[in-house]
Amino acid sequence: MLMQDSIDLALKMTTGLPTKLILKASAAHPKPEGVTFSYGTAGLRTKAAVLDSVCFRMGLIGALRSKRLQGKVVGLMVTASHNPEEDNGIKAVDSRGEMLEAAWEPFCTQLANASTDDELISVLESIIITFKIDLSIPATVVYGHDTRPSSPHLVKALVDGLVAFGTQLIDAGLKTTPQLHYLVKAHNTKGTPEAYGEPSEEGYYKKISQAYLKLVAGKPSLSPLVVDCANGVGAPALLAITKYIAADALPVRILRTSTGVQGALNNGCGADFVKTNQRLPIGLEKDGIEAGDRLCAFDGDADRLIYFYCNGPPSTKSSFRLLDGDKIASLATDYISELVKKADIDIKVGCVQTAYANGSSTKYLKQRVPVTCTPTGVKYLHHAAEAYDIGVYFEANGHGTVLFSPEAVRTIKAAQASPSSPAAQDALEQLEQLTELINQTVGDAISDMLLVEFILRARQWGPEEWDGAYEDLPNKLLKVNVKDRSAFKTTDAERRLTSPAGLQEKIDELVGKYKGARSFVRPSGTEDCVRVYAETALASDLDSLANGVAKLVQESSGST
Ligand SMILES: CC(=O)N[C@H]1[C@@H](OP(=O)(O)O)O[C@H](CO)[C@@H](O)[C@@H]1O
Ligand SMILES: [Mg+2]
Repeated sequence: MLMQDSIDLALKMTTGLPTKLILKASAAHPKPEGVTFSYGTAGLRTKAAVLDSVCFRMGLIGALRSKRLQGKVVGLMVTASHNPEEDNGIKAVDSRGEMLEAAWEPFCTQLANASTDDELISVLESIIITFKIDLSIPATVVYGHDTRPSSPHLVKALVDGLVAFGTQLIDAGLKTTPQLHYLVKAHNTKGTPEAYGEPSEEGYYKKISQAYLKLVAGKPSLSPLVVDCANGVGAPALLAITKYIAADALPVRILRTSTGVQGALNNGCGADFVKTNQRLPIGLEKDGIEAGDRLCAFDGDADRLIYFYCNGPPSTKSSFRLLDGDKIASLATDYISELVKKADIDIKVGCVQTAYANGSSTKYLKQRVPVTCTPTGVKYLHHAAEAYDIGVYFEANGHGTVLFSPEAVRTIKAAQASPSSPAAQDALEQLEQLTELINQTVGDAISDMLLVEFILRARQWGPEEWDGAYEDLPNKLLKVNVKDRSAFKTTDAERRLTSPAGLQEKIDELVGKYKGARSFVRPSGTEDCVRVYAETALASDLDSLANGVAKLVQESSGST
């Protein structure tokens, strides 16, 4: 295109930009000085006190993204998940209910950091031109928030951003992150053959509870499950779904439900606390927990799930046993791949993990299905899982789901017309219900919990039998504070460093000294640190390897 032509086109595209309205609204949401924001693995996340301008600007992004997608509904969720209560954050949900397209992330970062009116407008213009956005298309955005005290204020800021573009608003109110993803997909598929469910919170409960009830029908009940809701939004959501599922179908004791209590959120409880500290939530042993009880925990926005139990007195630290995302992936993959065999259909099941997956889980899974390793961050796992007919993906921290390709769904439905045997018919019915039970937009603590409960019930397994699938290798995750984490660059799904020069060779040399060991280093996408992961065959080697690698990182970078 000639230079003049492209200038003319750019002018034409941006003439509809409501500059005055945007700047007037923006004046009420000034960017704090001296803060740099970054749209990372989980959107923009930091101290709530500095997020007002970010939320306003993400409102502008939401409107533009909806216009770019021909007016389809997109989502904005205000949450900081498992972070401390004083933090908050915002993430965007694309029209199929998945994470925001990665190409938009750098623009979110630029817009959040624009420090003058001119810069703000110029970033908006570059978004409009880059993505060829027709501003005359009306936008619709659905937005929700978690239980943080700062959330309602931040929602007001994002609404101001949406209104500046004349966006049609759908206020979803208090929601779990996966409920918001569900709503986006349900709105966009309403009235189509792919209708995902009614676009309402009730629609969400109905869809998954009906599938669960069909799946567990006729299968003997298990002992009650104890759920730690992290004092977050998972508590009201779980309470709500128990109204749709009778107690004999889901015997459950719901704990850590103090959503309104200041300082309670994620404090000494929740999935992240349990996974990182490899221990019971604080004080849980006083809640009448007994050895062998089946326990699980959600994170603050209920998109992660971790199971655990004690194989001895709960007061003894050594009795704690973790059933993390890897164990959930293994349970689900094993069960689903067996179902596919019984159903006698040509469907390829695969599993996706990250480098943080315990080596024993990868070995267990590889004996059953193909396994892919991706970089950290759900968006990578999600996309890789789409390559399989049925793709199970979980991060070790408990974030994950199962994806059924449209082709797999068609094959399952078609085979139901003429199943090869009664056993095949039963397996096909189960597979069909699983496509309804599982929230395929994103990891969902409630839906994943019902999946686990169903499989355990079908197998009549307690936590010990599930845990018996394989023994985790001893492992450790350390944080190292460095001057500049961007100096750490990785390759091979983050399993090897390419920079700082020479560091990987030193790590290799050290790892080689320990039996059956593995270690890798990568910069965090959500915190200002470098993470060191170490795994060894012998528990006695673990600290020495993890600390040794951390020391190498410090020496190579000049720690803070
Ligand atoms: C080791 C680890 O647990 N990393 C987490 C963490 O990412 P980092 O990039 O490691 O900070 O937060 C992400 C978002 O919640 C989550 O997807 C990921 O698994
Ligand atoms: Mg979360």
